[in-house]
Amino acid sequence: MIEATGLTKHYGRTVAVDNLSFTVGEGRVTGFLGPNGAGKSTTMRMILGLDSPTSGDVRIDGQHYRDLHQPLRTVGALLDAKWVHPNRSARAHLRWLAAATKLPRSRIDQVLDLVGLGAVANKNAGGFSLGMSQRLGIAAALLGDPRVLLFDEPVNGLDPEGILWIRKFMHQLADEGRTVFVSSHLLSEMAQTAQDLVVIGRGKLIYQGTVDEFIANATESTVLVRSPTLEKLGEHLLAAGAGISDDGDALRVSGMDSAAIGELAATRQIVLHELSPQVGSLEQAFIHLTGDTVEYRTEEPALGTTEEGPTA
Ligand SMILES: Nc1ncnc2c1ncn2[C@@H]1O[C@H](COP(=O)(O)OP(=O)(O)OP(=O)(O)O)[C@@H](O)[C@H]1O
Repeated sequence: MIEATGLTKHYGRTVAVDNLSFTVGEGRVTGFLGPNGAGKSTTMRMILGLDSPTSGDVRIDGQHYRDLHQPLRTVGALLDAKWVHPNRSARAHLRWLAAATKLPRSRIDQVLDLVGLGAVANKNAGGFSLGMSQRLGIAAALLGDPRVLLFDEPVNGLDPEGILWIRKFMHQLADEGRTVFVSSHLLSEMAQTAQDLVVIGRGKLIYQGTVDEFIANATESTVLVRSPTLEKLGEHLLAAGAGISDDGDALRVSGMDSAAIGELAATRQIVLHELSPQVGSLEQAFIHLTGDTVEYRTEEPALGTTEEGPTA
């Protein structure tokens, strides 16, 4: 379990993380979502003791990272997949890491097999594709068989096969009862990978809860209906108190679920060609909730001005 309480980080005048409190539970994949610059990496670095908070606190299984006796046995992390000596083989990289962190060598072949790198264990990691490097990074994170795992943007730049593999692997880790915390700005990916979400914008917490609730709260659920007698159906729906809007050759209905619409159509003997609930996407939900917190727009100063004022 990861618990952040009032976590705050200032870099000079930049408030990277702003009074952030959240909990990441065991046995679930929790997505850490926010636009570029929202403060995800800074938060992850503070969890791992690589950066110290300006104020507030973050604990892993009740302890600060710095107080963990053998940190890699408690928490594993993939922050930068390319952090490997290019002339070292995958096995040699893990051997070096195991020796440096006093973890048993016997675990090396186990983790290489777990991530599917057994066959290329003696090849130089410098020649690895991004997908293979990610796998090696995950193998390193798993070396200490930790209960808590952190992944920073693990699917960035991966092909669909690599993305699918990471997604399944994370589910497997969570099913084993581990805490899996994974950051991403890829909203559609998180919708398929995570069960829970911690959503931040400009360093502040925007949402913590399930993916399903996030979408349901932030977007209006509608039902798309097609019928050869659309006008007649529309009149009955309005009379029954539903909201309708024209969607080309279909109607978008709000305020009534698909069961009620189907029943209404049946009692009026109206033929339906389509009746499909439209669940809002994470993208819609995110934009709706973070509309004014998005920081990734380029903000260029007006010509001839600086922060201090007009230039000479
Ligand atoms: N070492 C640093 N010194 C100064 N400012 C920093 C430093 N690290 C991060 N920041 C600033 O803190 C804010 C949050 O950055 P951070 O990298 O944590 O965001 P992020 O959500 O991980 O973004 P991305 O998805 O782009 O990696 C940004 O405004 C960034 O410029």
